Amino acid sequence: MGSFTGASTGASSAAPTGSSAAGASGSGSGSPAAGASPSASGSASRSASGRSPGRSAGRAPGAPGNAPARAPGTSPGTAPEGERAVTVRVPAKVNVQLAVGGVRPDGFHDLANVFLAVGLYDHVTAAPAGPGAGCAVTCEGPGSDRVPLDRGNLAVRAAELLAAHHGRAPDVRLHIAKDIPVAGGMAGGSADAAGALLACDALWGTATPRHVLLELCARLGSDVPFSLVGGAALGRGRGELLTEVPVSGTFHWVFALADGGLSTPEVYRACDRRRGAAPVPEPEPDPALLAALREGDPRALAARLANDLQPAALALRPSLADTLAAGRAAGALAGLVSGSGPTCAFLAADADAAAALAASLEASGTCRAARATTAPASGAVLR
Ligand SMILES: C[C@](O)(CO)[C@H](O)COP(=O)(O)OP(=O)(O)OC[C@H]1O[C@@H](n2ccc(N)nc2=O)[C@H](O)[C@@H]1O
Ligand SMILES: Nc1ncnc2c1ncn2[C@@H]1O[C@H](COP(=O)(O)OP(=O)(O)OP(=O)(O)O)[C@@H](O)[C@H]1O
Repeated sequence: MGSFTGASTGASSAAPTGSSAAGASGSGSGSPAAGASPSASGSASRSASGRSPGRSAGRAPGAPGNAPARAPGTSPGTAPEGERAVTVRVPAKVNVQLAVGGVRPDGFHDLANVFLAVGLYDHVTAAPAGPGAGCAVTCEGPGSDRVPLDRGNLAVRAAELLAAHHGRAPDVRLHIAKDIPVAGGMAGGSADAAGALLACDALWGTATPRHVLLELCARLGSDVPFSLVGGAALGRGRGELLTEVPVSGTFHWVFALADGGLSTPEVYRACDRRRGAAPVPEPEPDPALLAALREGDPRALAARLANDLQPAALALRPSLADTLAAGRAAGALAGLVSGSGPTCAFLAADADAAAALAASLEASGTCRAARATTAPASGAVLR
């Protein structure tokens, strides 16, 4: 297993329980510029003309900052000559093993978190904005009405954090084309944060070294480093300390998308409540699961899929039991709740089996939609 550098626990400023996880403090650009709209935004997109509630309970929006100072003689939103918009594609994830330890003093949980990037993608575009414009964001796609358009948006925090790191203004118009389900347990917000970091770094020409990008990712959230690197990786610590995991071949997955989302901190809290005072073993990666990935064996992987958050997610959303039962009845090798849910993930033997399984799940009425795709997928890439 190769190591990724940079993402260290010590670098973290993410907040465990309700306080701001923003690592962007000091950039002084809390107010998105009203009306800015990147060329990539479609007619259905929302723009940052108003404030909306921030990320779920565990990630309250950062305190609104002052509007950035405007250079004399410039108006916000006027793009400098010569800069071109940059688009980054970034994948969703499924946790094939999510072993959750006890609560740490900082409120997070130590994990043995085996991530697999899957072929559902968001696209994050960073377009130039004039001096003093600050960071504005627009969003289109399924569930985009539930995506905050202020500093509660992880992509905005990422742009501000990168700008602060380089001592420059965070002038940029971000646009998010969402396909990753919102609050679905597939790291959609984390993907957008990683995508925004990479896109702004290219737009601004800041040439940030990879290990520094990974440190910034870890400050934004536990899943964000993995969204940058993609592929397959073991996450230790709170999930941000990554080691590459070798994978052979292609795994075929079907994702059953649910109506609405589940709050990640609520699911962790429900997990703790269910455990009560019982001792919690140290989370350890499962050697048989790692071998199944290495050997590209879907049946062996199916036998080892495990998610310690699943009982809590099922308790919070009992209807997911019907979704899991429908997938298994329709021939899935195995199914589990993806991360904190409510998306359910099913492993299929091959592409044909995945297509048939997706059709059966849609017909079952136990999910909003079903999507067949493959893994591992690449991490964040410039388009
Ligand atoms: C469930 C997973 O998606 C599995 O990959 C992750 O563990 C969650 O990662 P994430 O959404 O990036 O989480 P963060 O933004 O870092 O934290 C959100 C909240 O989730 C809880 N949290 C998260 C990660 C972790 N190891 N322990 C936790 O208890 C905390 O309540 C925290 O306040
Ligand atoms: N760019 C973003 N896209 C989606 N949600 C965002 C974004 N930025 C902030 N949020 C907020 O974060 C909450 C969680 O959304 P997200 O899609 O990241 O959940 P998730 O996939 O379950 O996260 P994870 O799997 O990493 O725990 C949303 O309800 C929303 O309020």
